[in-house]
Amino acid sequence: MADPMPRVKVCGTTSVQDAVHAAQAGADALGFIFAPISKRLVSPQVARAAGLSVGPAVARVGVFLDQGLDEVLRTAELARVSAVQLHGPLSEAFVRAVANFYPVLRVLRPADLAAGAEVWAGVPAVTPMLDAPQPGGGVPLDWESLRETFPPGAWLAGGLGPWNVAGAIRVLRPACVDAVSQLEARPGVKDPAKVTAFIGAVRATTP
Ligand SMILES: O=C(O)c1ccccc1N[C@@H]1O[C@H](COP(=O)(O)O)[C@@H](O)[C@H]1O
Repeated sequence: MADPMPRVKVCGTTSVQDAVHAAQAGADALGFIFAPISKRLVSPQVARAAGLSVGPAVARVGVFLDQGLDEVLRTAELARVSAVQLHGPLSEAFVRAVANFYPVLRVLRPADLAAGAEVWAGVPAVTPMLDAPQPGGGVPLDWESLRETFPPGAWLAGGLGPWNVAGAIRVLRPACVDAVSQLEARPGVKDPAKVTAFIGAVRATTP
């Protein structure tokens, strides 16, 4: 059977306006970054307003980097996200604790796969996502080198944009593609034409 079309996550959303445009362009998920170091940091209140403005068909993902359990759960609740994305060197116990409350995207790097990290096969509440070593850095991965180790059903991020996403889909067949840097006019502000082009490029690609 043919692979289904990958879904699309537009990450780093910081306003109602950008959320509404991404949803109208066909995004399946929006990402809201709550890591204090991020240039796309958004408050839970703005994330909640943006997420509620797009209706129930669009997933709302809260993104965290090496933050404590209380902070993750409290922020996720305030922002009314529907899933949580976890970056950083976290224990399996921590990931499972968050997964008791929200579907989790557990971010792995190529080095984690090479080292035999847990890829959460058979754990429905946790989906692996592959990203570059520097999250939000806009640097693409070497997809060819990951053909053998990319987990089935995983999501893919790392330097994706309208110009290269078709290649990534054809090589790795991810369940969802996710982008930030290549879709911005400046950090934290989307370029609507790039968002539209990104989603269009995904829809035009046969896996
Ligand atoms: O973008 C950020 O600033 C960020 C900060 C902390 C954790 C994650 C962050 N972004 C994530 O990076 C990937 C893809 O980024 P890019 O397309 O390579 O720029 C995506 O999963 C974001 O959620």
